[in-house]
This record gives sequence, C-alpha cells and structure tokens, in this order.
Amino acid sequence: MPAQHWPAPVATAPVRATVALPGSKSVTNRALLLAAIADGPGVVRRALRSRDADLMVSALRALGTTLVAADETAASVDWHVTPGPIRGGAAVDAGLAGTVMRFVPPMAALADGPVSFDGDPQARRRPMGPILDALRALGARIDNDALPFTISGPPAGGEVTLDASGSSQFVSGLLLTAARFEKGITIRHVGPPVPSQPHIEMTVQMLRSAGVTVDDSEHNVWRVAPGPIAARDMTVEPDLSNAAPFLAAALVTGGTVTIPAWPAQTTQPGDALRGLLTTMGATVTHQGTTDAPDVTDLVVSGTGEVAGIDADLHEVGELTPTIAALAALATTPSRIRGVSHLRGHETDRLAALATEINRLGGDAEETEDGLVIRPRPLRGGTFHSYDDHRMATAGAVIGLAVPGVAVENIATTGKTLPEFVQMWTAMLAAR
Ligand SMILES: O=C(O)C1=C[C@@H](OP(=O)(O)O)[C@@H](O)[C@H](O)C1
Ligand SMILES: C=C(OP(=O)(O)O)C(=O)O
Repeated sequence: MPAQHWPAPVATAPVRATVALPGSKSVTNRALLLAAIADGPGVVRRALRSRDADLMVSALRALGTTLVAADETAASVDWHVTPGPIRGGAAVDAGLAGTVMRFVPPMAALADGPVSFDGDPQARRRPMGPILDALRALGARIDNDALPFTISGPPAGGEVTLDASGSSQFVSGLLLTAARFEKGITIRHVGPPVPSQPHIEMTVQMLRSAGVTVDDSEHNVWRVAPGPIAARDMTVEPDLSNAAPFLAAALVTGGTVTIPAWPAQTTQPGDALRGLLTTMGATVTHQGTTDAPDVTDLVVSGTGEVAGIDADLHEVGELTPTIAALAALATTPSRIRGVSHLRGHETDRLAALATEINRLGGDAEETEDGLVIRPRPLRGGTFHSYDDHRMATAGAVIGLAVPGVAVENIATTGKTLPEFVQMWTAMLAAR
C-alpha cells in the first residue's frame, strides 16, 4: 500500500466520545473578508486554521490587510484585523477554496491596480463564469472566464443579472463587498433555483450584523446599499458540516457522539444533520446549560443499523458525501436528489462517490441530480479522495464498518479540518 494511503480504522466497539470542533470555514472566511473591508480594526475570534482559511488570510494580506494573532499556528486563532487601502499588483492563490475564488475577486476589483488569481489544477475547472461576467457588467475588466485570471477596476457597481444555479457563492461573493462599491450592487438571479440558501442567509445575516443594508424581500433579488461595513469583534461558531463524519460514527457503530457548543440558532447547513440523521435511525437530543443558553451539547446516538434515506440536499449539498457514506452502509435503499451542482465542487462529487462506493463492491448509481445507493455488502480497498476533504472523511466513515479500507490522501482533510486524523483516532479511543 503506498505510504500516503491511510488505513481507515475499524470500530471495534460503539464510539462514546465528545468531539469539539474548530471554527466554521464558511463563517471564518466571510468574517475575515468583512473585517478586511470594514471601517476600522476588528477581531475575529476562534477562527478556523486550515488550508482554506490560511489561503483567505494570505489573499487579504496580499491586498493590503494587516492580520495579527498571538499564535498564528494554533488550531484556532483570534485574528486582529486592520484594514488598509486595497492594494493592486497582488497575486492571489485560491488553492481549491470556493470561498477564496468567489469571495475575494469583488474586493480585488476595488484595488488600486490589477490583481491576478490562480489555484490548484482542479480549481481551474470550478465554475467562475457567472460571477466574473457579473463583475464585468458592473465595470471590472477580467481576462478569462475561469482561473487563472487577472481583474482590474474599479467597477462602480449597480444592477446585475446572473445565473447562480451553479453555486450560491456567486451571490455571496458579490454581496460581501457590495456595500463598498460606489453604487452598491443589486443582484438578480435568473435560472434554476440557487443551491445552498442557508449559506446566502449566512452572508446576509453577517452583513446586517456589520450594519450593511441588505434588501432580500424580493425572491431571487438582493439589493445592497453603498455604505460603510462596521468593524466588529465577533466569534466564529464550530463547523457543523465537519461534525458530519463524527456524528455518522455514532450511527455506524451504535454509539454516542456529543458535539459541544452547538448553536441554538445558526445559518450553517450542518444544522440539518439533526433531521437527516434522525431519518437514518439516530436519536438526537440537546443538553443545555443555563449559563450558555445560546449553545447546547448535541448528543447523537445510533443503534448500529443505518436506515436509507430519500432526501433533497439542494440546500445542504456539502453534507452529501457523509450522507452517501452512511447510505452505502444502510440496510434499505437511498436516493439523494437536488445536488447536480456538486459536479462543480472540489471534484465531481456525484461521479466520485459512485465510483468509490462501487469500487468497494457497493451499488451506487449517479442520476442527473444525485445518487441512488442500494444495500450491498462492501469489501476493503482503496477509497480515492480526489483532493476532496469530504470524500476523504466519507472513506473514513465507511472504514468504520468495512475492514481494509485505505483512504488515499487523507491529508486533503486539511482543507477545512487539519486535525481530522487525530480527532478520529481520539474519538475511537475514547470510552
Ligand atoms: O458560501 C459558502 O461558504 C459555501 C457555500 C456552498 O457552496 P455551493 O453553493 O457552491 O454548494 C457550500 O457547498 C460550500 O462548502 C461553502
Ligand atoms: C464545496 C465545498 O467547499 P468550497 O468552499 O471550496 O466550495 C465544501 O467544503 O464542501
């Protein structure tokens, strides 16, 4: 077995563990960008440190923002952010991070010179056309329709129509910087439904918390008035999407996993795990403390038997790899719908999931907008991750129940959870 293949541990007993998760990628990268274009210095507490978050920090520094933390290498950091004039002549590496390649270009368009963007080879295949066309319509000049590209401006802003059915990040990216455009921005979506609405709601709520006026009263239209973005001192919630593989372990092994500090109110799509895992056979409860009424411990228990699910995951697409891994271990068939946009994620996740589940002897079939997965005993083998963090963790979930699963490139979990292997090992060792 090549050295980089990680032998996924088989659970020899029901898991009984408490798993504290680092900060949300989506909240961290929005908070950092908003702090960088705010009207004064601010603080982003408990920010995630991972490849995607580090790429955002580097991008903002390249554009003239000062970011300082007491210990920049810690798993979770408090960033003190001081905005500066947005500097051109910079080169931004987006890696494979959707939040960097879609959120940073609108800010870069306001720089005092051209800014170039590139990323991983796989990132050059991720859809960018609608947001780049929108920026052009608002007045920016851009020399390509995908990574790599160079952007220059400044665009004045105004009204723009785009098709955001490929990614909600086209809308979020424009919204985040919109208030800094001379005329603000009005975005009108035309096309099939925009996926991942909770992520758009996250953007809108975070903008409003920073004093930005966002009118989203008309369906598929977002109006952002020009004006300042208030500097803030804010704390990042734990990453609920990264809770998914750990909670799945409770179902697969018939154990119990507790996630501390689950927010009572959140726009994170991971909150939908409570309902999805219940459908698949889990018991989900909350244990609160009166001194912290805004968070609870989320407690998920399983029986060891996983039920199949028929679910439309259009709003919560990033949960698909974990749900598919559970479906591959379920005793009844599953159908996952509404996620054709996953073909433009880190990899074509529908093709990747079907291929890897079938490679282990499973029965998974791609449909136009999802997957059909039928029960069939699995055997060990290599589970390829395609440089996709959520594929890697899906392989780990299957490996809990199937001896001999080796996950190729487990290190790709560093995109959003660099401590994944240690946390997984600790979960299995806890009693
Ligand atoms: O805005 C965000 O932070 C995200 C939005 C979603 O993107 P899509 O709408 O492209 O699925 C999600 O899948 C991604 O992981 C994070
Ligand atoms: C789709 C994802 O990431 P990105 O932010 O790169 O789009 C994801 O994390 O599942």
